[in-house]
Amino acid sequence: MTREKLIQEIKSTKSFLCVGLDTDMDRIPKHLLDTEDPIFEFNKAIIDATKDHCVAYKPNIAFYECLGPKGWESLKKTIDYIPKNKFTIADAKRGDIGNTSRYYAKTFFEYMDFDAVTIAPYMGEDSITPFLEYKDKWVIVLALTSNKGALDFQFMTDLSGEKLYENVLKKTSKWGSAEQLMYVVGATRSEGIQSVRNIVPNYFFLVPGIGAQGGSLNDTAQYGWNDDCGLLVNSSRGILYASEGEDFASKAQEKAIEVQQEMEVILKDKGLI
Ligand SMILES: O=C(O)c1cc(=O)[nH]c(=O)n1[C@@H]1O[C@H](COP(=O)(O)O)[C@@H](O)[C@H]1O
Repeated sequence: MTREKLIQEIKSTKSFLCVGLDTDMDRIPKHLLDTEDPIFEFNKAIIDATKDHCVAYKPNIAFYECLGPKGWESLKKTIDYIPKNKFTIADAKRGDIGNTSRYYAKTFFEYMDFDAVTIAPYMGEDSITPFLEYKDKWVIVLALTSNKGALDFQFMTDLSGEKLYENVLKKTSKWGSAEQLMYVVGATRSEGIQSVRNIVPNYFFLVPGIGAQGGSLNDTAQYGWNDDCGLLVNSSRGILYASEGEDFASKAQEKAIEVQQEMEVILKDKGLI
């Protein structure tokens, strides 16, 4: 999907919500466990319930890989089921020597046909460029993450006082344009979102951390906004497990609508719609 189409979709859905499909066998409702493919049945119901209120879906690959071949099958069925006007992100956090990255790219962009894949930048340029060779696809680089461990490396400073995540932003933005590259910035780091926005004004951010991790949507919008919205805000557990009973899909829908309505207010305030 092009950047232009993504922005159009944000305007028409009045939402910049990404629903995270972190589909956990231990948390999906019991009545689905007797079906042929419980993970897919769950995802299908969630997608049907949320598709009018979000612009993107982000399956986290860990929840599928751990189930072996059956998990991959559920993932493939899920990606094929998501409507084509939705932006799809394989949250795989890959990145390896160039020769290997080529095959990661092939997996997520050819076999699975995702629009984007999340990448850990630690191994440098050749770990990212094989993904960028797919001109209609996106790379989402981890910049400033939402977790506690973000403090271990990302804030380290070099001799000039520059933080590691700032360095990552400056370097990687030379490798890919804002038409093909985005950054992960955690909603739990509102003070950092502004500094990321200052370094890469035009790029989209994938912002996880609202809902279960306690990040603020309003702070995210305040610090991360750009002229095109520039934000995809993810919520996984906060939507998926709003109820663990038979009403899980309608409760997930209520949660998605709640977030979408807050986003609509922001989009109107900022004058995008
Ligand atoms: O790359 C990510 O999506 C990601 C980066 C980050 O900094 N923090 C983070 O939580 N995530 C992912 O975003 C999702 C957050 O899920 P919830 O906390 O349940 O909304 C999970 O799939 C995480 O792996």
